[in-house]
Amino acid sequence: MKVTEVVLRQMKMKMKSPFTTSFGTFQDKEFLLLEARDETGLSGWGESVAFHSPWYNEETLKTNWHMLEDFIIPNLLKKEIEHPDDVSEVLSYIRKNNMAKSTIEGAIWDLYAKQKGIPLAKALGGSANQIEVGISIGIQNTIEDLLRLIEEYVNEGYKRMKVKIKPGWDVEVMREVRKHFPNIPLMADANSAYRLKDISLLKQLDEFNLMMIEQPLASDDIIDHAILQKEINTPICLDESIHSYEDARKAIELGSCKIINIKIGRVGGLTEAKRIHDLCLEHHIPVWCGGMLEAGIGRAHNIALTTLSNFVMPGDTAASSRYWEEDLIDPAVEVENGMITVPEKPGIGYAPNLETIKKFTVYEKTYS
Ligand SMILES: O=C(O)CCC(=O)c1ccccc1C(=O)O
Ligand SMILES: [Mg+2]
Repeated sequence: MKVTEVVLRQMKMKMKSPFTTSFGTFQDKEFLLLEARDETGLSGWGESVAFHSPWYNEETLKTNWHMLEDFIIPNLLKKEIEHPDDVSEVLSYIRKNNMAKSTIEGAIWDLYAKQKGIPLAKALGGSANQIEVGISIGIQNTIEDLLRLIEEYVNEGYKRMKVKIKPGWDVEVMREVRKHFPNIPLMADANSAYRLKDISLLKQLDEFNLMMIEQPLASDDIIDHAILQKEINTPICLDESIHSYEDARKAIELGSCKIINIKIGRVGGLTEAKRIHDLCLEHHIPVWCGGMLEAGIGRAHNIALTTLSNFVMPGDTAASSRYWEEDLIDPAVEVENGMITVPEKPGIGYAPNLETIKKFTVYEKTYS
């Protein structure tokens, strides 16, 4: 296969409500979309999950644009590619910049599946027809606000509640949540807000029977997490620390975590995500698919990945309507009783809505 033309679009979409983590608040979502066209007129689509600011990792939508325009697109344009698995090999001389690489890799996977006439999920080797999803709830102004939201999402059927925590919004908050919802599948995500010196505070979370605590310590750490895991009963799930198969292998070997959150962009694409999935399966480490407040294209990729067999815990891929008044795909991603039905159409299985995409495009450029 060959990509003959690429369109890069810078998007800006207003979120229905702000989303706050330990590192900052999202009001608008600014991100890149990449459309990879072949000579027959088919298009594959990818979404960059890099944010406007480098607060989750070091990438931003502008570093992604730079890497794509100056290195990645020139490397892949008009190049004969046997299989999407080869894309990461072609790009392997570029260090890091995983989200930039993943943007085009995802588009090429979608294009490949469309050329074959099969769903992306099938192309990846997935078999689930439906996937279970949970929801991630940002830091709120008051505990009452949080309890109200949880109630709402429990009633909507989401299979797992993830509560963002940070110093000053942690043990008391989780205690109240547990008190009001004694039986819900519940977890906390710290986005690297703590250090080993906070071990006694983190131990207190053991009381609340959490499914896991996500990324409590530094975003580049697997050593201190291994120390912490020996001291607490709550399973640690790594997010920010895992950028590759090698990172996952080392974290598993060290005992830094018992669960891994796989985000396609963070690990450089679907091929690497699949490799990490397979490694975790071998080592009896359950995985789930993380979210980056994606619009429809990114959400569709997450759904396809989640059909692989070791995605045994509900992920963060909530309904489009939880984030957007209007999403970029037809139909929008819908969740019923905490389940998403995996589309059966070729590729990502949701049609990019070119009119809506145009409406939210700030700037675009074509490479051919
Ligand atoms: O709803 C989603 O897409 C997941 C939200 C979420 O938890 C998150 C949002 C932005 C940055 C990092 C994270 C995270 O998983 O750590
Ligand atoms: Mg996280």
